[in-house]
Amino acid sequence: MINEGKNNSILVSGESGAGKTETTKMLMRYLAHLGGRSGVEGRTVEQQVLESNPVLEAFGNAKTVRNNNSSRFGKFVEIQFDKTGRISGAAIRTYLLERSRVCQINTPERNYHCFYFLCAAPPEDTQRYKLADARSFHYLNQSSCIEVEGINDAEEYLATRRAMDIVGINEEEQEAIFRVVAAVLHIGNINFAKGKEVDSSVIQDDNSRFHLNTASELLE
Ligand SMILES: Nc1ncnc2c1ncn2[C@@H]1O[C@H](COP(=O)(O)OP(=O)(O)OP(=O)(O)O)[C@@H](O)[C@H]1O
Repeated sequence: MINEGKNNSILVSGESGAGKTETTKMLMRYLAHLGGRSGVEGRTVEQQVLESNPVLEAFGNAKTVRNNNSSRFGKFVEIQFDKTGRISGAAIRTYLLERSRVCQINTPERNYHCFYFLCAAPPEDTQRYKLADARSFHYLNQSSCIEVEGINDAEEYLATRRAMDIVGINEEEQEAIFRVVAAVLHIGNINFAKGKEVDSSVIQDDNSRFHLNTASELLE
């Protein structure tokens, strides 16, 4: 690339479970190593490039029949180098997240990792978002698969928070993001019953009202 002075592209394709995500991470690690500044501490561009992976995986990956960590979106990663070959910047564009997974899943698949991570967060966080065990949420308990071998949801929650820090998502923004994640879980537990008037509906019970109120508080 330096010799020819031209941009280079690498296309990683293959069926689900082929190894695209892992290969892409290796490629990014290699390029970050080549273009990184040795001995530099703190939030360097190359660290941010690498730490973007856990963030994207938390919100865009899920367990499927074929792959315990299946990316449910496409991505275009651009790494910019200066004339000397050092990384000067990066940008990631994502495509077509499988949105239907949020509302509907089947055994043995899971919803997006972030929901389980948040339910396994330290008590001060779960209390703040009024969350309980993942099994109590409709969007998660439609599938009997709650835990995945090799994924520790509690540890991954902390790792995701750390990665978000490094990538540059500040505490306030993280809070806003996880409030939305929690609100989605509460919305999934709101049930409706037939109302008195024609074609009308009412909140089914106190439990549904609790989830409705909590979701609206979280989204305020
Ligand atoms: N180079 C590798 N060495 C060891 N195991 C690997 C390697 N590449 C992939 N795997 C294994 O295969 C699994 C699936 O890989 P990966 O998530 O990269 O697939 P993918 O092609 O991105 O799938 P999807 O399209 O579902 O996201 C990994 O979780 C890992 O267990």
